[in-house]
Amino acid sequence: MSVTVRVPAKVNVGLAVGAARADGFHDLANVFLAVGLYDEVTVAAADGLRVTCEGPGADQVPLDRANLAARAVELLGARYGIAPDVHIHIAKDIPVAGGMAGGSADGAGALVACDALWGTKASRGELLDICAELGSDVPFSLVGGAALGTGRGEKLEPLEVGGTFHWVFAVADGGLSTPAVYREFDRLTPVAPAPEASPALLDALRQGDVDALAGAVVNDLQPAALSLFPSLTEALAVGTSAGALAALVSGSGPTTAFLVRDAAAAEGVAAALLASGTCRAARVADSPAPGALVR
Ligand SMILES: C[C@@](CO)(OP(=O)(O)O)[C@H](O)COP(=O)(O)OP(=O)(O)OC[C@H]1O[C@@H](n2ccc(N)nc2=O)[C@H](O)[C@@H]1O
Ligand SMILES: Nc1ncnc2c1ncn2[C@@H]1O[C@H](COP(=O)(O)OP(=O)(O)O)[C@@H](O)[C@H]1O
Repeated sequence: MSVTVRVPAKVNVGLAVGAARADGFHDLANVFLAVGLYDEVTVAAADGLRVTCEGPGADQVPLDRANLAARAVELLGARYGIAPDVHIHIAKDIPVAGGMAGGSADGAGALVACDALWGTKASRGELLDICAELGSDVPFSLVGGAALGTGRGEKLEPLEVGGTFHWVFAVADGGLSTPAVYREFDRLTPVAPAPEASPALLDALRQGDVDALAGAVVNDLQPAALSLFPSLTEALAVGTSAGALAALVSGSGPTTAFLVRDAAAAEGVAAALLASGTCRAARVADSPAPGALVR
């Protein structure tokens, strides 16, 4: 018997970053939006814990206990006294190390998949606790939709979204390390005010108003990502010239995200980005998308 779970990527439509805390993390007001690019995580009983991965960037995904999916299975097993003898297979479609929370998606997916495989029936609260232990973004991968993440991003409050938003994602050649981008943020921002989600942004999401959302998106990590990966500036300019309503770095990058009016506009922006040679791939996706779901 095997269980497969599909889990979405995310874009941060509002990422307000405060000063570094004593534990090294930063307090955030992180407005997450799940987008329809998915990894699929399949688990099946095996002789020991094993991870395999296929798809774009699979060669950069760790197959040992550093993989967030393997760690998720170990944490659930430890809680219920079950040996984590499971083969985890990840079919990757979320860009690796791209600021779209692919590793977090696989952690949340493996957790939901093993809960179903083992019949542990963990409560939503228990699953969210394990997710928070795995990483700041993992709880959001579980719930999907849209949410405001506070604390280090793990404390979630669901947000209402009044329509469908269309996106293009330009996948850069290479990755960025999340800790390195936060370090660069600290260097560039000697005094960071307490982070707050903008009321205009939350209202734009609630109304499903793409023009208002385009005017309200904000990513405090963008200057740091551009400082470490300057060529992203060109991709942002190409997408804007091709008609994107807003262009921003996705989370810690280096994927860039382009908000567009509709599916036809998405095709035009994607074609312009590809033709410009400023990205390795251009992906079109809608939001919001559901969280981790057994297929
Ligand atoms: C920046 C964001 C935006 O959603 O995601 P990505 O764009 O990388 O996907 C997140 O804050 C990334 O969350 P996640 O990737 O889960 O981070 P974690 O594993 O918890 O932490 C990795 C490292 O990032 C830094 N970190 C993370 C979260 C946070 N609130 N403050 C931090 O300073 C710390 O250096 C930490 O050691
Ligand atoms: N299942 C996984 N998929 C991708 N990367 C993973 C996974 N588990 C651990 N990692 C590690 O996490 C790093 C960040 O990857 P990822 O989550 O894709 O990007 P980001 O944090 O930028 O959203 C990778 O470079 C890799 O070393």
